[in-house]
Amino acid sequence: MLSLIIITILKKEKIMPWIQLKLNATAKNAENIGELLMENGALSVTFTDAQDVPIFEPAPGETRLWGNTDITGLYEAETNMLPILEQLRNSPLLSSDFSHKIEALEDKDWEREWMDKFHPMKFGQRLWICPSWKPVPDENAINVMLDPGLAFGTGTHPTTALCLTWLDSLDLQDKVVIDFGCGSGILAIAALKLGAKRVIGIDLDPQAITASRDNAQRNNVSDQLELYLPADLPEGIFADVLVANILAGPLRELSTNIESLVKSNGSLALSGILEQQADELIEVYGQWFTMEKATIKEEWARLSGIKNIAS
Ligand SMILES: C[S@@+](CC[C@H](N)C(=O)[O-])C[C@H]1O[C@@H](n2cnc3c(N)ncnc32)[C@H](O)[C@@H]1O
Repeated sequence: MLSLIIITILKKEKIMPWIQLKLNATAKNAENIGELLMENGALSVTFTDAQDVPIFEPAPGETRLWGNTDITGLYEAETNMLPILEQLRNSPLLSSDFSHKIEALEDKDWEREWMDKFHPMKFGQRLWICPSWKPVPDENAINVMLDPGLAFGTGTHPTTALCLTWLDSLDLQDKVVIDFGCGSGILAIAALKLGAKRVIGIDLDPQAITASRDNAQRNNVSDQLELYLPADLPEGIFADVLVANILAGPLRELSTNIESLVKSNGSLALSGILEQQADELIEVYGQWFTMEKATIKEEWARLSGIKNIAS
């Protein structure tokens, strides 16, 4: 009898346990709005390409972060959404009549929902990215076992895929590699598994540092992976290979910093760049690197180049 009562209570509590708040964003404000949602109690925030279901159109000349971006904050059903909407309305990040949708979701473990959709994927000739909770398709391949946790980087985004394919195409044996904006650590760990002797992962998000550390352990490469917040990066680190999958804006701002971390004749790959932003970044990095033509996947570009030998 008692257990029946408990079951009833549990069932009652389980009705509509999640609320989803969905907004549209621009390249300028997306990350800051995501942070605002987290500060206001969101259990998770995801950015998705919303090309098929735009909530509002970009202003002329405005770029979207991931094409046309939806930002989705996930809340427990008991959360009072009114103060959160009020906060957003008062925020300079959004106009006061911003578009949004609030939906009640069915009862599922939404935070881990993507896990079912994440399958082993092959990049280039040798490299597989495998969810750490699923069996590997080929024991003899180079397998990176990954759980991205709350950080970006599963290999499903075209920019990550472009960087993984580039890393697979290089001879990384005994090389020093920097992964600028390491997220889940996917590129850093792939570089180690492809033969690099030392990799330095840098990210301004502490959750990315945690996810990268956990994934390095999963892959038995913790000893070779050093992880730093940008402010803590020691001086005197120079890379044979640097990969940075951030966004065009930070890549432009960080260009002198990134350039100074690459050895003469070292290799560079940049992604997180929309196709139409590629020429501008080729010009910026062309000051120090011999840049190749952009490689495009969907609407995203990867740029690569070799650092000129200082005269
Ligand atoms: C698009 S994700 C890439 C993650 C992973 N490297 C991949 O390729 O999938 C970009 C990462 O760069 C980090 N990031 C953005 N701006 C940064 C900056 N100025 N310095 C360091 N990390 C930055 C973000 O926190 C995020 O983890």
